[in-house]
Amino acid sequence: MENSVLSVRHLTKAYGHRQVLHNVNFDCQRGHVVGLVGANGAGKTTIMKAVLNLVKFQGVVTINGQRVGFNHHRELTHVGSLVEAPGLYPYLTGRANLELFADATATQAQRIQEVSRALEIETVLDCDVKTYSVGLKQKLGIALALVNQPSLVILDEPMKGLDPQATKALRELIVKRQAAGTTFLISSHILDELQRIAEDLVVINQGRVICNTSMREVLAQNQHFLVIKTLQEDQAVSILRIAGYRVVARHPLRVKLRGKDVVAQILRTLTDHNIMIDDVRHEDGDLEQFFLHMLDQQEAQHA
Ligand SMILES: Nc1ncnc2c1ncn2[C@@H]1O[C@H](COP(=O)(O)OP(=O)(O)OP(=O)(O)O)[C@@H](O)[C@H]1O
Repeated sequence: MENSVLSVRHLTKAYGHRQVLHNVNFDCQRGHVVGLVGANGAGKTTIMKAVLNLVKFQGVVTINGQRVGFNHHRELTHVGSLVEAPGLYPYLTGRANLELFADATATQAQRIQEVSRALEIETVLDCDVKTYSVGLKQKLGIALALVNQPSLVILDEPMKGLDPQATKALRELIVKRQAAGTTFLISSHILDELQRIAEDLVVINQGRVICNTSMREVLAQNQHFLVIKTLQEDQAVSILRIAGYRVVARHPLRVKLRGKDVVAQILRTLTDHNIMIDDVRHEDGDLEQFFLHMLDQQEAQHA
């Protein structure tokens, strides 16, 4: 694709005799945040490692139109990444780790200050990394990925180990960099967080891309539910089912709202049968629901 910063074509990878990636194809458009989601062991980290040339693979990976491979890594100098545990020097300070990694240009000190301020690690920057907590090491790892202001950033589970304040700080930094044109490929199991920042979505299942879409599309497709709280759940379920409504769960009672369903009529159906309603709320589908639905569909197809 024309505006593609990262393009992955026919990516295949085997560990020994076990094939873990099967013909993976996707693109990351310039200035987009792309979410890579999949169950444990689906192949997300392996995809990232292949893009970064940390493992051998078959297929074609191009960054900014240039092929990346065993003998072609020039384009990787424009990529920042944090995949698995950050590689840090424990007996050096956070600042020294950043200085080792940051390009030695006139803006080095300014870039270090900007990224450490944004990730709120300024106050510990002159302490040895061996004294850092897990979350602090993670923040420093993210700072290393961002300090050279690369055009493509690859982050594997960046929110892992971060507290809510740090998660918010990271979100704000990603959004700011993205607005300035940086492209991100981010894997995460924290789907509500990914939903907030990602524009595009690649869903991986057992080493295959099962869905490549936009977040807008995901949320538009999502379903709407009415959640009803009552002490007479069993009775209410029967009444609603007899009346033709789609009850999808019992505890709490959830009714799927189809286009023709009117909330007032659902409630009247229950009150007409002397069901006491304690509470009612709307629930919209989200990325998590979409993801679980995709996996269910896959299981059903292979059953
Ligand atoms: N070095 C390795 N040797 C053998 N098998 C491996 C190796 N690394 C990963 N695998 C296998 O490859 C498959 C994909 O693993 P990968 O780490 O890419 O998944 P993931 O989607 O990142 O999972 P998670 O969400 O748990 O991090 C898994 O079945 C895993 O066991």
